Amino acid sequence: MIRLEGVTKRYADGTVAVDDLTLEAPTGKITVLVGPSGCGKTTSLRMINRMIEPTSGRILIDGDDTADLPAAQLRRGIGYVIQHAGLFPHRTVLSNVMTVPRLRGRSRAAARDRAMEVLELVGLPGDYARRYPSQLSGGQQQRVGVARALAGDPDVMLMDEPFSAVDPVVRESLQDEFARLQQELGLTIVLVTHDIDEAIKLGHRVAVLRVGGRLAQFSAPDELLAHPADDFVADFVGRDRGYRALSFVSEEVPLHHEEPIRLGADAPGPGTADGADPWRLVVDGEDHPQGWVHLPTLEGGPVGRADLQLGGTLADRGGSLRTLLDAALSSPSGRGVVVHEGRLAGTVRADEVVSVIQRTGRPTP
Ligand SMILES: Nc1ncnc2c1ncn2[C@@H]1O[C@H](COP(=O)(O)OP(=O)(O)OP(=O)(O)O)[C@@H](O)[C@H]1O
Repeated sequence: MIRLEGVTKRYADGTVAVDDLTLEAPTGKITVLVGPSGCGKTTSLRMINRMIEPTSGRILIDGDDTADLPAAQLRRGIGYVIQHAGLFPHRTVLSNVMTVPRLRGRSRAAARDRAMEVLELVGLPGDYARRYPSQLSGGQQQRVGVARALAGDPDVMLMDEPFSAVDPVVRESLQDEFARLQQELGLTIVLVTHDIDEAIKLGHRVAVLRVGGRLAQFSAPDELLAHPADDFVADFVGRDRGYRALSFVSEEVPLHHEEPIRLGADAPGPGTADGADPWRLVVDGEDHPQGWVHLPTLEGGPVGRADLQLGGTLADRGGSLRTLLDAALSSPSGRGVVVHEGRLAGTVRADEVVSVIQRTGRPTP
């Protein structure tokens, strides 16, 4: 656990960047520092590995005061990942990643093995190792940055805006992979971002800072959405927080059994639609949903991909109410498709999800 106790940083020109900050970042979890530009996020992060020395207060890692350790020794146990990855441009990916285990005293061979292992772990196997950073996409460079930090087997990782330099689609998938990796490896992470959605998605605990480096709220993300401490936090968290809070609520919602049509099977005529409902779900040979067909507009013959209407998101059985509601709202038929291990489990309607929300009375924005 990392504990900041009444930590203040006053720069030489008198700027108070962080003001009496107290918080605990639990072991094996992601703690996010979030807030507007200039609120002291980076300063707080860098005080943990003593790239910046606090003016007053203490920082403890697993009970040990970091001020009592030589800074170089402290940093060897702490991985550090920054925006744009901060790779050495004239060294290959492999050489970049090997620097950290080499600094920790591993032999060349052991450092190389470890580097290859972590590159694999972040999804950059084999050939990437020989490339130079300029031969990689922004997202791949960020992965190398994460691999380099992991290669030192750190107890703690500090990450400063690690995903903000990549485009939104790549960012989403990097975040997902990173969340999985963190859980798998049980890493203790402090992550800085100005993006509240990223904070809510990745953080087990989220510290919202206000300009002047004061802590506005320190909570689990669902609590932050449901009970913002004041107007500043409510504003910062955003207007659709009630809807976003549904991400944290999983409730049993009864599923309807759908009789799907198999891709390639003959389309039933319009008259055979169930009641007045013109929509039928199409699955492949293994029950993976493929899309919807609108019976009245089918021309007969086998149902092909060209007949499909896509556009609905899939929800996992047992997933959050937000994913179920989104599946229902985004489906052309009004029925959200629910899957279990990728196979059709049933469908759900938006009004049914909403009644569950009303019945359970959660969340309370
Ligand atoms: N070396 C320095 N000397 C004086 N003031 C500084 C110094 N470094 C940072 N500051 C000031 O301290 C405050 C906090 O800066 P910091 O970089 O920690 O904020 P931040 O929340 O990370 O900002 P951003 O999101 O814009 O990166 C700012 O007002 C900044 O101008």
